Amino acid sequence: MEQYHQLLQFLLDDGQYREDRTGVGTYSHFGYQMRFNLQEGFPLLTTKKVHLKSIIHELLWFIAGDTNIRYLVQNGVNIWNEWPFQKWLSDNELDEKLPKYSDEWKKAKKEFVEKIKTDDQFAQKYGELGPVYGKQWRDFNGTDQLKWVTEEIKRNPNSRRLIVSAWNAAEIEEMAKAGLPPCHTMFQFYVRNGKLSCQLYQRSADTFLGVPFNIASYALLTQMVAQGTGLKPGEFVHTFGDVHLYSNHVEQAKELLSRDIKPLPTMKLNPEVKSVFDFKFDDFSLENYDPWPAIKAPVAV
Ligand SMILES: Nc1nc(=O)c2c([nH]1)NC[C@@H]1CN(c3ccc(C(=O)N[C@@H](CCC(=O)O)C(=O)O)cc3)CN21
Ligand SMILES: O=c1ccn([C@H]2C[C@H](O)[C@@H](COP(=O)(O)O)O2)c(=O)[nH]1
Repeated sequence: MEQYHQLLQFLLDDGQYREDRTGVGTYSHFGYQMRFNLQEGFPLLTTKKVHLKSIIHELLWFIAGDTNIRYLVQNGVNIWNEWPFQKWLSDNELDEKLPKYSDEWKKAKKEFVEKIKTDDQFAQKYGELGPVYGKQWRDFNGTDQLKWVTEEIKRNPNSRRLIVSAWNAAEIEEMAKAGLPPCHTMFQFYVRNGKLSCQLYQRSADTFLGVPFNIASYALLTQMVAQGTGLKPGEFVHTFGDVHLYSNHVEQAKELLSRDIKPLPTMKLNPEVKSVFDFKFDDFSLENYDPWPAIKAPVAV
């Protein structure tokens, strides 16, 4: 994961200070690329513990075409809660009474999440993120892109058109209402010598919190699609638009960089599964992951 350390160091050294939508402020750069050879191990950061369970559940949730946070919170995944919660606050005119990140805000968020978990109707009404990733991957104006691409990889492996796009321009405004317009905007597959590579274009990247998740998630997706198409995983290429370090993550980034990198773990998939659509949580097992402890950092909403 030297590549990730180089990116963090680069943003600390050369990132330009820039105001942003969240009001937190970032050190940012436009245009950057990293490559990971998936034959060398599973690219999960070792210099802080990354919550792989969240990554697996989130990916299964995208693949299922789900866009409601209920499945996630029921499985202990809390990374998407802030956005529907914030929308619920503003729908109920509570957003001024409960300032973001205050103790009362945190308490109300906990209660909100509990209600999503236990109250079906409430979850249907307030747990919905809008037409985000899952919707676009499986039903982009009626097209099941993920199904198409997995079939096309087998039919026509030399194709240069093996693309899935989450950026549905006509629905961006609707996505912005409760969730966020997609950050991992589109990805492309490439087949050579029996190996499947994947490149992601990420328009906006929270380097400390989001990027370790995004790398692992697309590495895993590549492994799953490879298994489903009878190929071996090749490379994951991660291309960025606005790649940034939030100003309140600088100390955490320095702490992470002071740690020695350890050998990469291995991700084993249940070999019985023959389609990307059939994986269950128990089909994944991570071996030899021995990370440094987690480092807490606030998520900018
Ligand atoms: N500002 C921001 N950064 C992001 O990375 C991000 C968003 N917003 N909005 C949408 C999704 C949600 N994602 C998130 C959100 C939170 C964490 C996070 O808090 N991670 C912690 C703990 C995770 C856990 O234990 O479940 C971490 O230490 O990695 C990570 C990714 C990625 N995306
Ligand atoms: O998978 C994800 C999702 C989101 N992010 C980060 C990138 C930005 O910091 C925010 C989104 O804010 P915008 O103003 O819409 O760009 O979330 C990420 O890194 N990875």
